[in-house]
Amino acid sequence: MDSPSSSSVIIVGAGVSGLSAAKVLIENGVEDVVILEASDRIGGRIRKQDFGGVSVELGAGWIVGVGGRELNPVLDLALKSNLRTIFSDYSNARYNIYDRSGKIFPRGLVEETYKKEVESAVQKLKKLEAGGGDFSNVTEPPTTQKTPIELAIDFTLHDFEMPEVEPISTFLDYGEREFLVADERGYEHMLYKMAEDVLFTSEGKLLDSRLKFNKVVRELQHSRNGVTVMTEDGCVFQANYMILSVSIGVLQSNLIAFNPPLPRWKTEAIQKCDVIVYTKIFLKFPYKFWPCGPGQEFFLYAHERRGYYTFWQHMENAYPGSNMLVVTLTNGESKRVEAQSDKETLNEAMAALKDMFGPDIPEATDILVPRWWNNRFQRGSYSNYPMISDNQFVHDIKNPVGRLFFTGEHTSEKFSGYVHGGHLAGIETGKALLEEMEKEKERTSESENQAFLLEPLLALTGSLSLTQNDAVSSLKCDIPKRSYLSGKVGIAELCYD
Ligand SMILES: Cc1cc2nc3c(=O)[nH]c(=O)nc-3n(C[C@H](O)[C@H](O)[C@H](O)COP(=O)(O)OP(=O)(O)OC[C@H]3O[C@@H](n4cnc5c(N)ncnc54)[C@H](O)[C@@H]3O)c2cc1C
Repeated sequence: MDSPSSSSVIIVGAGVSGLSAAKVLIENGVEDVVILEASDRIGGRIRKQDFGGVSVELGAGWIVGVGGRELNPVLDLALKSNLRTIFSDYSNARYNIYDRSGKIFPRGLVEETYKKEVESAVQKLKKLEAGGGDFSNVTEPPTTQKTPIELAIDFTLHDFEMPEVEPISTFLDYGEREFLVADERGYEHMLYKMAEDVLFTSEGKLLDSRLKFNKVVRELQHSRNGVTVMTEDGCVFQANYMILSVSIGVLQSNLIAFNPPLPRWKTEAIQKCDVIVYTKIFLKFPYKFWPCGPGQEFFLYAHERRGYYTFWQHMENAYPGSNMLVVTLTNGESKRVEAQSDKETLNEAMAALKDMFGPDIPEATDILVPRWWNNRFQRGSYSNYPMISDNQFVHDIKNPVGRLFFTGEHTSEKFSGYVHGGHLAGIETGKALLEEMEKEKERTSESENQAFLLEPLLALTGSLSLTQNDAVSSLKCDIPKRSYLSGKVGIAELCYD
């Protein structure tokens, strides 16, 4: 059995939002924080893996929103941690659309189709707004009636680009450019550097005992007095407050049982939020056979099935000589390839490449297929707010339930879906909790003062064999039975092996 630790706040999840919340708390004097992370690493959906001789980003790859009127806080962190990034421009992708016989579509046709698709998206949004978000009045040609080039552009506009709902707050606030992270230490290096400010590190490793890995939270009891958490390995943690930073996909799954169950307003908001699955498949080749000139980093494959190996990127700009391609799949296609063997996926991807570049291209020597949907600690890649989200939905998704505070990219009103959304949400939640703790402190000291004033009365009632609580409740004063804040009663941790 571990010795009990004394803490005020449990943070579930050590992704960007959980770590950002921890930083705010610790920097403001709440040092007795415990971070429970289900996996054996920090970063969550910011995750690198060594593959084909370089470091590839399975999750977030871009710093989105650069060059605008405000500095993107994630770019700020990246600069401070010396992260290597390169400017990446996928707006050219539409001029490199291949048909199934390897021909590139002419510019004129591309421009015309692009304009049509953008107009149709705008019309759809307007109709939705007019109908209060009701999809039933919005008629659109089914994707089966679209041509392969229309499908490729439609995919790029809707699936590849934006998790945010219009208007794109990221672009308005931080700018329209995007930087690709191309650093052997991974995007996650930025998080290590950020965590280092408040957590103990040694030789580049986070060794702080407040950060606990392989702690899968399975049950969560909460009341007006505090929270108790049970983890899969039989540990029990208690605290005054909790910040839950798990993804929207995890909240929609049954990984964590809430006792008592979450109120209806909260569960309805959670279920209303869409989860996007976004998969980057990496392919390693013995040599490159694709064009690598200016404006050719991205190319599209126009197939009659929407989203079928549509969006491709070569890695020569990020890692020259890596001989690597990345193809992005989403939603239904992502789930489909997650369910099949990597060999089958490799065959499909090779067939698409042979359509574009001919039968003589070399076979890929390796493939990497991340499985975000089947990862029970993620259940998807990022949130996608309903097309028309009212203020109520936005508040419900992030508002606390008693002592349970919610954070994560999905709680960011303006930047949901992004790393900067997660980072800013963590900061906001940390600050909201600090405020609540301050209020509770005031309430507690007021109650203590009242109790002090009542002492002479208690002495009297003592002779009548009444308890303090009886005496107080008979006077209709609300004195908490147990104060978690005063005297750092905090977390107790018990593990049963
Ligand atoms: C493939 C992909 C591509 C992306 N591309 C970009 C991009 O280019 N640019 C961009 O800005 N954003 C991108 N994103 C989104 C970005 O990665 C996320 O918005 C952000 O990292 C989310 O951070 P978070 O802290 O909210 O959640 P997470 O990173 O998911 O952190 C939550 C943590 O909770 C842990 N956890 C889950 N369940 C439990 C449990 N029961 N007990 C204990 N711990 C638990 C998880 O292991 C995880 O570490 C991408 C995401 C994916 C998956």
